[in-house]
Amino acid sequence: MDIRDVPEAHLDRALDLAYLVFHERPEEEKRKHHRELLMPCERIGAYDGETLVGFVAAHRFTLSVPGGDLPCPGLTFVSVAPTHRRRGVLSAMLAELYARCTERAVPIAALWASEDAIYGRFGFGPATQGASVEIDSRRPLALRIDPDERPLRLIDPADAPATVGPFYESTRAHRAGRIARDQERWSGEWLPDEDEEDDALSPPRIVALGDPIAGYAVYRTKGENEDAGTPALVRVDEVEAETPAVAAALWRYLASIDLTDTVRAWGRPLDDPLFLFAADRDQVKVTGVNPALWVRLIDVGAVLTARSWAVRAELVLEVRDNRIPANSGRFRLTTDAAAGGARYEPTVDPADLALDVRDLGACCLGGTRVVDLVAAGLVEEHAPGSAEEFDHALRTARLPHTDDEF
Ligand SMILES: CC(=O)SCCNC(=O)CCNC(=O)[C@H](O)C(C)(C)COP(=O)(O)OP(=O)(O)OC[C@H]1O[C@@H](n2cnc3c(N)ncnc32)[C@H](O)[C@@H]1OP(=O)(O)O
Repeated sequence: MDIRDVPEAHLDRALDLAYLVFHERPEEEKRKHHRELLMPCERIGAYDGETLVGFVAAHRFTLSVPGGDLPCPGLTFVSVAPTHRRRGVLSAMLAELYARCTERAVPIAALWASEDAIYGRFGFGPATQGASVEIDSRRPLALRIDPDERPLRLIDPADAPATVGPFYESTRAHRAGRIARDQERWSGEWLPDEDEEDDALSPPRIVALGDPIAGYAVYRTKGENEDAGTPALVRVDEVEAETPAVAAALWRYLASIDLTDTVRAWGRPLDDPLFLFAADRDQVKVTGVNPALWVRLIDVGAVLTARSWAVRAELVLEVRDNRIPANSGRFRLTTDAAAGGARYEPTVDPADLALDVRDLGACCLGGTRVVDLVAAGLVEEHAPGSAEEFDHALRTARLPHTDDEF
């Protein structure tokens, strides 16, 4: 098997392979869109002779981490031909990707997993989570706080990058796990006219409050389908607000759209203020919690020294990484909340905590508690209290969160 770049001339082969493994038969328009999407991506292929049998694409993203941003390949279109599965093709392509990242000092990678079982073994851990929410909107949304009463206005999706774009970017400073969106990402991926999964949904709508913008929501609607037994729906893709009152005004609006009776949001942060200011939790229900962004620390030290920390801590971590040996070993992590950085140096001192790199990936943005991993038997705590000490340092005011599925 030859692992090498997939040139532009082979893009159609890569798409054919992806459609084969994802059981899709897209129309020409969608294929054209996918081709354009893959063009600027890094593309790694596995060739058996001249036949493309494996493919991985990586967006060139910028990911928010506590206190800053990191360059981050966003893996997508991961495909191995059914004739070549379970022979190490994906393993070889990811090894190539890790080697390239190491060479370019890119310390972190991320993806959304099609199946939970695939990526842990490659060192990925779920670093952000999303809650699915359903609101019964046949009656007014019951709230414990007063909504902001300033007028709401609809925004043309074509204007979103210029209008709500800067507001979204500002949220990345207090929500780790968010991807910077350029014009192309807004229009091509976040607000396409037709929804990728449900063509019965309306085009995207954007409602905003305040000038300058103090919050906005992105949603789509669809009428009741009596045959299928599906309700008249408002499907919410994003709600961002600078105050609880603005958030309350946006949710009240979403739950009051005529000719709809259910609001569904699919990837809300687990600390969404809605869950607390909703007065009736029989009306606002969390229907599921799922892993969202999976993170892979390619250079553990580079990520831990790049992020900011809540408090000072000093811990010896024993890290296991069977794919990237440079990450393995015992390291002293000294975080410095005041100066905003950390030191991460090899040591021979005994470990306070021993953990797999996948679990460090799950914790690194502050979205998974180390004490919970200890309680689950996944992290060994050799020095009592060290998991709690690590959690205090990792903590962020708001939980990490990712809306952008890719
Ligand atoms: C970010 C995204 O794009 S997510 C989309 C992922 N792609 C898909 O789901 C499409 C359909 N599936 C496929 O194309 C392939 O089966 C892939 C890409 C998931 C796996 O590719 P393969 O080349 O078979 O993986 P590879 O042989 O390197 O497997 C390495 C290990 O992972 C395990 N593994 C691979 N896929 C799975 C899976 N779906 N479930 C559980 N274990 C898996 C293998 O058993 C193997 O285990 P081992 O190391 O203990 O022997």
